[in-house]
Amino acid sequence: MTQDELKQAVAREAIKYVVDGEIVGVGTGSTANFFIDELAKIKDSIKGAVASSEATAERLRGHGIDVFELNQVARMSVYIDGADEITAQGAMIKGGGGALTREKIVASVAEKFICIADASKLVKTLGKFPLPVEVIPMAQSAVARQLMKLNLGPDCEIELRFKDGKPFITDNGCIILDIIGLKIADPVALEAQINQITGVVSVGLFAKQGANVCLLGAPDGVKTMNF
Ligand SMILES: O=C[C@H](O)[C@H](O)[C@H](O)COP(=O)(O)O
Repeated sequence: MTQDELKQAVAREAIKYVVDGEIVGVGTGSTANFFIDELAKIKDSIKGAVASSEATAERLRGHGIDVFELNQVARMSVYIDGADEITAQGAMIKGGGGALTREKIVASVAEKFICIADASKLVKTLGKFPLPVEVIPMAQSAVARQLMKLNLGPDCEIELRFKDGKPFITDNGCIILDIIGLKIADPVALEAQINQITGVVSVGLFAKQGANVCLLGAPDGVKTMNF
């Protein structure tokens, strides 16, 4: 099976976690897009969705699914989203598409985070994928200096994320510093350390609040991991 077929399989499986008549929290990225396309098939059975990015909101609306602002919603049963990396404990690196902050916010309101991923995302230790840190633009240099002081390891480098030759700007008007070369032994501790740096909006470590379930797409079928 191709990686897209694996993503499609987990997206279909995730539909089982959608609660009739409710508002669904929806993630961002290619796997989440497959989920949105599956959600569209049952759109008459849900009230609508809360999107974790402008791109996701646009795709939802394109399918005729009502999109609610998070401020209009007091609770959600599930938030369904992909990951760049996930461990056997449910800790994740997210933000490869730049949506980490709104993803973390929407996920924090949901009762369950259902991660949908192809098997290539399952790792023993987080860090092979660059760790995104969303930063207020005027704090870029100050935050980079503070990150270097964390002694993140000999192979670590910090890169400003670019897109189409210009600094990537998030939906929140911020920049992203990617930390490459990490081996994250304690994701919860590192998430807390980076969150405390003045100028940091959020970090793409979902460890203190990781996934509750991971639907992992593999050639021999979808595996369900409960955390
Ligand atoms: O910012 C993007 C999100 O964190 C995505 O969930 C993550 O990057 C995984 O994306 P994909 O499903 O395209 O691999």
